[in-house]
Order: sequence, then structure tokens, then C-alpha cells
Amino acid sequence: MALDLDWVRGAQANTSAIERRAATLPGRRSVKKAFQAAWLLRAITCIDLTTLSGDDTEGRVRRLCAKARQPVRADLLDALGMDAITTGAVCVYHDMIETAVDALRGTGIPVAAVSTGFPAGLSPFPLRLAEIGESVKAGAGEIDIVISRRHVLTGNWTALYDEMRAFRDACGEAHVKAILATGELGTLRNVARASLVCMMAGADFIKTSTGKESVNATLPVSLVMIRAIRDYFDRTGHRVGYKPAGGISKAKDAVLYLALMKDELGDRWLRPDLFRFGASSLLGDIERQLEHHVTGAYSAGYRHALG
Ligand SMILES: O=C[C@H](O)COP(=O)(O)O
Repeated sequence: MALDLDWVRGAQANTSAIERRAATLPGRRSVKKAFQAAWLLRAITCIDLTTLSGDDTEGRVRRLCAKARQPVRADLLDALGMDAITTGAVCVYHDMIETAVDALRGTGIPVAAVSTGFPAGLSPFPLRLAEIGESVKAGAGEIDIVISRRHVLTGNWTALYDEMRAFRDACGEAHVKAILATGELGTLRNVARASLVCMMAGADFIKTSTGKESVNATLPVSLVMIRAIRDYFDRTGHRVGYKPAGGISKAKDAVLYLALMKDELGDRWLRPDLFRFGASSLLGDIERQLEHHVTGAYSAGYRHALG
């Protein structure tokens, strides 16, 4: 849609109320036993299993893809009465796309690529657009772009909208996730406004963080972004997905995020087409909890070393 500046500038965020609401969530939402196992299995299907390290190798990416294809040991799945599941996607840097596409062939698991000068997003604009094109050509079905934080910090909503529109167009058929890098946006009000602008410009998902900022996904930021998604849906009828990313490594945190989605947006947003975790180490903890549910014992972390 066209940029609606009145809507953007009218978006507010009451920080103390948001923090209070987020703080009460862990006490109010406690899921136990079989229900917990079910929520954790759902969480797995929503993970963008991620490796974004300077020392990534083809071998590491192939191992990660093997994990994405079979994220939970077969004996645990059997004990839980589940058929095979997979993660939502595998998320890598551009140079690893072809390896991941090859390793995931025939599974239907999409490859997501971080792009546009990730994580800072400060490379020349034409190069950022070209990078998207190269990643789509290499087989990425999802592109995680980073926005220019300075456009938010200076309130230049038109520049942010134009940038996001150009990224959206460069993605073609690929889905585009807009990484706001919320830890660098200064205020929750800025987070609300940037969320709206990116949705107006065509983002399929809005995502909190690159995982490289000093503050990454948090519950207060999530509440603001999720409410912006709800507002956008109420006014336009268009569903935009949500991806908290960075620092989510515990199964109990995953359940909290799912509970927040269910409370604020309902069950429709608890599926991988509208919800993802960006996480490199969450899966290992979820597997430990599932093993505990099945056997009554906690396994050592190294038994689930990858993911
Ligand atoms: O988008 C995904 C993040 O980079 C993953 O962050 P993490 O390594 O803290 O889980």
C-alpha cells in the first residue's frame, strides 16, 4: 500500500505499560506435560535454523540441513506419537545458499538468506539490491533484509518506505523478512512506526534483530511489533508474519513467545507461514526437554550438540 504518514506518526507506545504486560507473561502462561511437548514440537516447526558465522563451512551447513530435515530423534518422535517434522527453514549467508539448497532438495524446506549488507546494512544501495538478486538466483526462497536504522532514528519514514519497497521488488517471488534491529532503534515508539512502514512497503514478515546487536529479541519489543501486525491486519485485512530472532535459546522462552502470539493474534499466527524463531541454539534445548518428557531424565547438552 502507499505510505500513510498520518497512521505512522499516530502510532504510540506506552513503554511502562508494555513492560508491565510483558513482565506478567511468564507467570500467567505455564504449559506442562503433554501440552508442553506439543507446544515445543510446534516451536520446532517454526524455527529458522540458523548459522551466521564468519567461520561457516559447507560441512557445517550440510550438518545443519540434516538437522533441519530431522530435528528430533526418531525414537523420541515415536514415543510422542508424532510423524516426521522439519524446521521452518534454514537461514544462512549468501555464500552458503547453494550448499543448503542442495542439502534440502526434495524436502520442501526453504532456504532463507540474510542480505543487504547484513548485519549493519551500510553497503552501497545498488549493491544491496544486487545482493538480493544474487541470493534469489542462487535459490533462496526467503530473503531477510536489514533496514537502514538511520532512517528510523531521524524519522525519515519516506526514505525507509522507499528502501523497503525497492528491497521488496528486488525479491520478486521470494518472501521478504524485514529485520528492524530493534536494539538500535532507540524507543519502542520507533519500533512501532518502523514496523508499520515496513508492512506498508510490502514486508511479508517483520523480524526483531540480526542476532548481532547488543540487545536482540525481547518480550516488550515483541509486544509492540505484534500489536503493529494486529493493527495492520485490522485496517487492511493483510496478514504479516513475525520473527523474533537473536538470543532465544531456551525451550521455556520459546513457549512464552508462542503464548504471546496466541494471546495477541490467535492460533492462525502459530504456523510457520506466519511465525518463525530466528535461532541457532534453541533446538538443542527443546530436544533436551522433549527427551526429559519421554524418559524422565535430562540428557547432557552434547547429546544434542548441533542446533
Ligand atoms: O536470525 C537469527 C539470529 O542470528 C540467531 O541468533 P542466535 O544465534 O542468538 O540464536
